[in-house]
Amino acid sequence: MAASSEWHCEKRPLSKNESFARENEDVPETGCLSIVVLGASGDLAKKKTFPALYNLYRQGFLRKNEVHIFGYARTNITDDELRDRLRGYLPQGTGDAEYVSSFLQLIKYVSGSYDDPEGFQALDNAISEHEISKNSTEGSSRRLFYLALPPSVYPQVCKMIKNYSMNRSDLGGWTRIVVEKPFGRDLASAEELSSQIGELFEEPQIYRIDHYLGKELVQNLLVLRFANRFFLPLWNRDNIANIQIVFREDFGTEGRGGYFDQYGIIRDIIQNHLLQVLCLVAMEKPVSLKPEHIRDEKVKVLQSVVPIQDEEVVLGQYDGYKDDPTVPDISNTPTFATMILRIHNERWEGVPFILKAGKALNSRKAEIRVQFKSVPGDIFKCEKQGRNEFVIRLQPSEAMYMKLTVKKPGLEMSTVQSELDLSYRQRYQGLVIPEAYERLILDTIKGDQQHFVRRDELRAAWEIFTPILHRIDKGEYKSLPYKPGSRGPAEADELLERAGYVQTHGYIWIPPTL
Ligand SMILES: NC(=O)C1=CN([C@@H]2O[C@H](COP(=O)(O)OP(=O)(O)OC[C@H]3O[C@@H](n4cnc5c(N)ncnc54)[C@H](OP(=O)(O)O)[C@@H]3O)[C@@H](O)[C@H]2O)C=CC1
Ligand SMILES: O=C1O[C@H](COP(=O)(O)O)[C@@H](O)[C@H](O)[C@H]1O
Repeated sequence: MAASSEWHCEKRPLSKNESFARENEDVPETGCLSIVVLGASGDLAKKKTFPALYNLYRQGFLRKNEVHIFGYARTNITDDELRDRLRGYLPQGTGDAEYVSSFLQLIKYVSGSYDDPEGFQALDNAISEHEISKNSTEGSSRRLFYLALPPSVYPQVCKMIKNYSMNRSDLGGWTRIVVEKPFGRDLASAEELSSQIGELFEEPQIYRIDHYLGKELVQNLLVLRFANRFFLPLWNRDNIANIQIVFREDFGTEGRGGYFDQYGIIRDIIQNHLLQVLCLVAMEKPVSLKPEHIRDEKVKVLQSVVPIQDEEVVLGQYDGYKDDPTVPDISNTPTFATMILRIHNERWEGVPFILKAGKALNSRKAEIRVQFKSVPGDIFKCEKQGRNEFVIRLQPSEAMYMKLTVKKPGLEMSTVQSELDLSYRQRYQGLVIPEAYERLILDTIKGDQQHFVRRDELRAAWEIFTPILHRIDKGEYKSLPYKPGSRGPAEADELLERAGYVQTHGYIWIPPTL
């Protein structure tokens, strides 16, 4: 084979024909763009929102002559103090310094409370000033409000935006709001929140963000499934034995114990991130790539999930979780859960979808593991070696690999487990994979809701988990203790086995190094 550079991804912009973007994406909007980060003093804002905005700026998606960024929060700080706080979270690489400085100059800070008209009027004045300074005509002003805030203040903030800070143009500009998870604690609270916000904004203005939908390999799922003939005939109950969707973190709640204890791992990870991934793995082919067609199919999958069975749930809490002073001593909040979802439809009847999420485990990893059924008529007597698996590694080190049985190289006729491996870092050398938030914020600017959660989707998601969450809240389920740095409670592995997962012994996929 020729030099490995032949395999490198050629870096060049996509032409219009190569991009399968939807029709309206071809006409980029222009005009004044004001991005307002509410809760600008907070954790998410500094770690994710502003760095994502910086990356978009650095790549030319936010243009200096059009965009202005506003931070809003109660904390009394100046523009420069906010800029100084953010600087440390922005890239420090070669060539970044100049961009970082000019990016920070685009940021203005407005201080005010979340229920006070005065603050939002001041914000409106600041935005209008910017719009005038950019000579924006009335019809070309775009206002994006990113709520990096606790959900408890969403209704009042939305009311303030609606009353005092909206784009007042009826000639074409827009106002959009981005809301973070957790969107509610259960079905009733989520519905109430949806109604409150729904009275103020139309659904096309509301972007319920789930950052897992912005991850590269999550975005690849529909392409993989529906653009490859390989998978079409195999992706069903006839061939697939079980599917795992796994999230592991090798650290605990780390200073977020107060927040986490009110929610727990099911509300924090499973009800949103893992369930969104499940939708993309299990849904039928949409009529087209239009956001509503895709979201229609996701809703159908969610509505086909049957009630979760008691014996198909294992909860855990890591030892030491309650040492956090913000966590009550009697907390039973799960920091780990394995639960099986079953989809009652023609494609998936009988196939367990095993959702597993845990904090303070032995590794940091998120993956989808599709295990195929054993081959009937095992003439090679290789069944015990393991089953075919197709694994999609979402993070770290994005990859997908197909675990398969091959002849062991050599004179002997025996079999061995191996893999077909597409490791992104190796295959697409030098290509920087965008951060999930970067991609999703860009979508909000373009007005593309494909990767955002629609109201009926959210309702269907809460319908699945609310009964069990209420029972956990009442203490009817016990969280089993597990050691930090372990695989979680042993009972979770037993459940996996009962669900029909066959572990391959003696085989470990090792990500290739360059
Ligand atoms: N942090 C993360 O990694 C992630 C966070 N999220 C979600 O993003 C949102 C923001 O998260 P995060 O930044 O961590 O939250 P923070 O606790 O850091 O809160 C953000 C800001 O909101 C204000 N605030 C905090 N508590 C209250 C309150 N009770 N009433 C009014 N204002 C308050 C504070 O600003 P000030 O006092 O200056 O007004 C604070 O700086 C949440 O919905 C969270 O669930 C989602 C995914 C990951
Ligand atoms: O939403 C959340 O996600 C993070 C994990 O995000 P990742 O992109 O690093 O996988 C998690 O730590 C946090 O508890 C949760 O609120």
